[in-house]
Amino acid sequence: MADDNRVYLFDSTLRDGAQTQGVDFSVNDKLAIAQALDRLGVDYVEGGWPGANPTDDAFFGAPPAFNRARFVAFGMTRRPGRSAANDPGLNALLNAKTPAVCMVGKSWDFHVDVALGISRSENIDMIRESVAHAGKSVDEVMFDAEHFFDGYKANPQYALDCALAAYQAGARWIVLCDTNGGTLPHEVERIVGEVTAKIPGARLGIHCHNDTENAVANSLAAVRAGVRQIQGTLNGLGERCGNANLVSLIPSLMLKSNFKVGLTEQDLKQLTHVSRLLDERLNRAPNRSAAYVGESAFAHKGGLHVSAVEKDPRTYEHIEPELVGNRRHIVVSDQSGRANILARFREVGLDVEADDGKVAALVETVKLREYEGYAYDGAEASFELLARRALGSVPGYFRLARFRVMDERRWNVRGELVTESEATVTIELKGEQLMTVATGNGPVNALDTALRKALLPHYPELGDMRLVDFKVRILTPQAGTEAITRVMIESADNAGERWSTVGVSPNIIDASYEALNDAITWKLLKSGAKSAE
Ligand SMILES: CC(=O)SCCNC(=O)CCNC(=O)[C@H](O)C(C)(C)COP(=O)(O)OP(=O)(O)OC[C@H]1O[C@@H](n2cnc3c(N)ncnc32)[C@H](O)[C@@H]1OP(=O)(O)O
Ligand SMILES: CC(=O)C(=O)O
Repeated sequence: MADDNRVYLFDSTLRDGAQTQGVDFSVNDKLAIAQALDRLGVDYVEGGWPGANPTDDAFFGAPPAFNRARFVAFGMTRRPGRSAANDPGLNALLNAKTPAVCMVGKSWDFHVDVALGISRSENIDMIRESVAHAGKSVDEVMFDAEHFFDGYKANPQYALDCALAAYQAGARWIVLCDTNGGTLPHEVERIVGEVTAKIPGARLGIHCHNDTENAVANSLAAVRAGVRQIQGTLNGLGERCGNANLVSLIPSLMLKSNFKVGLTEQDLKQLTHVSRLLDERLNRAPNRSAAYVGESAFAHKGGLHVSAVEKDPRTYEHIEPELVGNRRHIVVSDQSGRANILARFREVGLDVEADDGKVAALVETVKLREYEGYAYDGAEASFELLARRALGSVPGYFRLARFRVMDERRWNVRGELVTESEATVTIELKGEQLMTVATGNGPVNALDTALRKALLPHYPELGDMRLVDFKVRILTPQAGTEAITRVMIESADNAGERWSTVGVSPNIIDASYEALNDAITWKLLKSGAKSAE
């Protein structure tokens, strides 16, 4: 017997997610994301729109092999004035030969009048005939009732007639879409409740957009009112403000409701990884404050918080971070007390007694340096080095004797503007002075290149390290061009490690050097490099 509490998860990252401004998936991206979704345990993976573009054609031409999910192709109902059998768009959809298709059709009379410019009865014929035609060759046909909530508010009977036409033509799921994303949770709950009563027997789904930041809340409200399929995307990608974020919905359903989904507890532990895999594919920095999976989702900063979390994490955590594959962070800043410092020591494997005088001294140092402009909150690697140096446990890998950076802005003989930087770095290693010179597209790039050129022969561990983010903040804007600057650098390596460092100086190049130096030192420390000194 079917389980009334089972909610089916339909991922639209590769279709609605591809409609996000700035997102452009390659076929390989689609393949990697689809496979990750299958491993995660979602029920349906919508791959895109066959016939819409060469990427989707290629993807559907060599579809991914799934172990758990059903592969879905998306398309729209036949065009007006054609038969379903002779509609090229519908043929492209069905020729993808996926086990399931999801077909969008209008359900708001205003859209039928304005966007399609056809009679309302013709729209209903288009829905009925397209669904029935698809049902002849496809195992599972779903109908996305576009603008259902706006349509229902304007003309409930017409919106219902559209949904009913799809249901009677054999659609396995009728998905109610909040296409413009303007509906609020109490409206969704009321309308879904009414539709459930008016089309008894229909299996209803929900597809919400996030234009009022309510897509997740709306999806949960719809489930409470009777829907059993949720369409959403990883990290909330999607047209305009995005779709309902499955990464938030999945743990909310699994850990905080009586509804069941297709994932096991073990699958749920992949959630943070899958969310970050998508960001990696899109070359985006992960959203630190993302619910459940963000770096800050279990980061504790305030001294009062940390002191309580150290006693029992439930004091300031709504779930255990490990349930979703995330982890706890204890942040050190000027909001810290001794508990923060001690917790960070433990996290990085430093064994220090609570009453060790170095702990109180380090709290003071951190507060003073934060006052000067350092921000250890976002630069955990620099904090770790500061702490280890206070305990005298960082090897001296090299010593900078001096550097000089020159910038040039000129017009070449062809009249083109050329900007170039050149850095000369002298370091001391094994009692010798080594000088290297490098050019770069900017002063920091030139400095970074020259420094690595000098160090790489002695420390091959630096070979896979790269700078992935560089942020400059003016701390004393009233000082104009004499202002103090703070530079934050994020680095990464091929093992997937990311670490952040900070430098502060009235000279932006000097601040950058300080952050670079910490980044390199941290990498050497973590790689277990032997000091060449
Ligand atoms: C709510 C949603 O997010 S639905 C998904 C939206 N996603 C996309 O649009 C991405 C992929 N789309 C595309 O690549 C293209 O729009 C295509 C290939 C589908 C169609 O391209 P074109 O044939 O050039 O049409 P175009 O995009 O300009 O306009 C859409 C046409 O479909 C019609 N149409 C819109 N919805 C429907 C529908 N449910 N059923 C039938 N026809 C529809 C429109 O009236 C318009 O017709 P017109 O050209 O006669 O005015
Ligand atoms: C189908 C769809 O993407 C929408 O209505 O928003």
